[in-house]
Amino acid sequence: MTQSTAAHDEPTPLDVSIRSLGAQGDGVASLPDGSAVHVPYTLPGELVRLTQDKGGRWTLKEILTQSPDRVDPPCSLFGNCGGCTLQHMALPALLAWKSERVNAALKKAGFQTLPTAEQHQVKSHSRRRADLAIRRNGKDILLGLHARNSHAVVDLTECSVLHPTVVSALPAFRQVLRSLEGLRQAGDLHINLLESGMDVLLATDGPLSTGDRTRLAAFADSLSIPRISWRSVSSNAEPENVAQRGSVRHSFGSATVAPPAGAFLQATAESEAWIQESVIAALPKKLGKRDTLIELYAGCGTLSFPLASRARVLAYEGHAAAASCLQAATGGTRVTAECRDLNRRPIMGKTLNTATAVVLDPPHAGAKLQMTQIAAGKPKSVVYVSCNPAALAKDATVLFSAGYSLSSISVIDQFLWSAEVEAVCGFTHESSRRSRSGLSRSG
Ligand SMILES: C[S@@+](CC[C@H](N)C(=O)[O-])C[C@H]1O[C@@H](n2cnc3c(N)ncnc32)[C@H](O)[C@@H]1O
Repeated sequence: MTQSTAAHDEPTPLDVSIRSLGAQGDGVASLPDGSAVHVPYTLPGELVRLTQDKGGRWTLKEILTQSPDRVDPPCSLFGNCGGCTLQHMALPALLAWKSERVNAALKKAGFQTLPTAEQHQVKSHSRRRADLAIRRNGKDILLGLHARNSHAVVDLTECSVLHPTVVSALPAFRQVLRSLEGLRQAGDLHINLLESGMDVLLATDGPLSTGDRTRLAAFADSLSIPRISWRSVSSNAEPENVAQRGSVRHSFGSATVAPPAGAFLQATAESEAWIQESVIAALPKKLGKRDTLIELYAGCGTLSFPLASRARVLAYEGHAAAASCLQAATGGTRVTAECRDLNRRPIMGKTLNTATAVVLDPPHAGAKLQMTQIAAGKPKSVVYVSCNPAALAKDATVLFSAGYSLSSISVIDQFLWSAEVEAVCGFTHESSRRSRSGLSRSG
């Protein structure tokens, strides 16, 4: 680290080496006083020059020595749009960094010897789920993602992440949104690209007029959109259908489900398949008719129906509409589904103990209450699907303390060029396996 000289009235720049990437993907360096500084858009190993603004904040002025992992960002909106923070990093290096984050979380939990992780990375232009912000801007509509650390909306005139079907529809969306009386200043647009086509959930800051509903129905016809649903931005009520021109469907394993508006969907078709395969690969190899799998946080059945190819599945989901969707598709399958808020009423240890494996795919915050019950019940096998290394570290700590060993790791980079990472981790409890086989021998 060197302090360089500067012109007379310019702030004195500071040259620092980037030592790592932080959890948000920003470069991290040490300041002379030992404190850490986060420098967006830099990479480990780079020597960078910082200047201090009037508020005393260090910002990047110049990259003096570039990392060999630095590449030209593919999107012209990079740096403005808050969606991608790591387009300046080569994809193999990005995947290696994400794998290292998962490994670090598991080590923090106590597991020191880690199995080699399987690694997967989605392709660009493959994301089938979009959460976009809408703003009126004079006569124009801005439709896109928020700028970094800002409420300003960056108009998504191109995107290297989203599926082309979604990107190519955005100009038409802007046009219809411009015409809506119910859109005063701001709203949100959620698009799930399902097998039946784009499933659209619109939220606006005003009520839709009769004319709005007619315009949205005509828009759905013109783009062959099976369903457009609507809700107010300020309400938690279930969305209402404003245009339905066909059935909404999507298949998971051998089942076809009708997802509710705004349903959770894994980010890409490819990553969904890798998650399903990794979960199934992490199950005990031999499963028979008597084996039961308990699945927690099941959503609309992304994992439930593929899991049913191996054993009977008891699936629990807290969102009423998702649970109904799952229940409606269970006929003729080995899945039984129940709507249950697992934060208020976790599945208890003695029930979990009856399962050969517990599969859980909790939301971003993790599964604190459920983990306590898993540790109490000690099912032989636990398969944990994580979208947040910090929550994984906390939840896996409970498994480590309960005597589980770590048998498999799959890292899935399904949110390309962001700091997000998905992982499937298999855990096994040897002593519960021994006690069960002892029981069956004596019985
Ligand atoms: C990461 S998603 C996984 C869904 C599903 N496994 C999939 O792959 O599509 C997490 C799921 O947990 C559900 N969930 C969130 N909080 C919950 C709670 N307190 N009780 C039960 N389910 C909850 C959400 O509705 C969502 O379906």
